[in-house]
Amino acid sequence: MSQLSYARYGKDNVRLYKVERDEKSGIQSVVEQTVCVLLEGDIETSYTEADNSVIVATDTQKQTVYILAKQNPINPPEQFAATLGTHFTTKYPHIHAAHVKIIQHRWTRMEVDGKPHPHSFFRDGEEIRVVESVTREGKGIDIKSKIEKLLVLKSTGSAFYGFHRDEFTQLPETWDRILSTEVEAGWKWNTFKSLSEVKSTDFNGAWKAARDITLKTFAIDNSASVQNTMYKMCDQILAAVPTVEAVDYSLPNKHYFEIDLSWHKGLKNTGKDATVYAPQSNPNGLIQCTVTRKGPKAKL
Ligand SMILES: O=c1[nH]c(=O)c2[nH]c(=O)[nH]c2[nH]1
Repeated sequence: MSQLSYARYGKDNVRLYKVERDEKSGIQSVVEQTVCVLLEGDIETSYTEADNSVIVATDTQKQTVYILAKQNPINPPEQFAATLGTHFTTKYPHIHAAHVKIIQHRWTRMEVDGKPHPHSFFRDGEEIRVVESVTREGKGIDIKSKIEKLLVLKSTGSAFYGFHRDEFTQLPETWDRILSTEVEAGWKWNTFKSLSEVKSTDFNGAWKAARDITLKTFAIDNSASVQNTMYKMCDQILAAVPTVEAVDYSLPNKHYFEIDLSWHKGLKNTGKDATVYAPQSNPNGLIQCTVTRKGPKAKL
């Protein structure tokens, strides 16, 4: 009558904190993550026949996250995700794939009297670093690294004109507008054959390069559109990190509307005179793209 078509299960929202103490210098470093593990394999009978013998309990999965965090580096998060995925797919013969997602939260070292403080940190914004990995038995490790929730704004240096016009079009062209977005950027790595290949990859360097490219391009590009600016970001990340096969961005266009105040004593607040704007919560534009290396033409 019915059949199980797909199943995976695991523990989500495993919160993790690890400190490294350098006894000599007294400098401590901290990492905080939220981990999700989901396992796939020969687990069908647990759903269809109440056979719990095939279930590696989600509590066991959580304990494993803590134990492997104690025994291995958790930074870079890509490496820890692959360490976890490799563990689950090798330890349990009936588990054939492990999906591990890690959100790394920001703890930025404080500066006190102009000097980096040895053990105090602050949350400098809601930006997060995200890793989505799938380890498949005998098939290697797929990893996507991401920047999310990075809020940026430029008060000039952005235009939008020359777009298609018809009887549905009301938007005026503009040669100078505010541009603001919350960056979601991802870069998908070539499939890794093994954990040791993962361990020899500079994920932190790639993350820094992608973040620097995103911020610098946003700032200095004389933007013709969100579409064009984000393509320039993708192109540079592909050039900077040779073992990345695809880069994608998802950028909301967070609109700031001019307010006509001429009704009040002829106040000038439009065009070149605009200084007070109304930030909009919704609706917002949403512009997305994926860019890969040149090859057979991608289907759009
Ligand atoms: O950069 C932009 N891209 C669009 O597709 C678009 N559409 C719109 O109304 N404003 C903008 N801005």
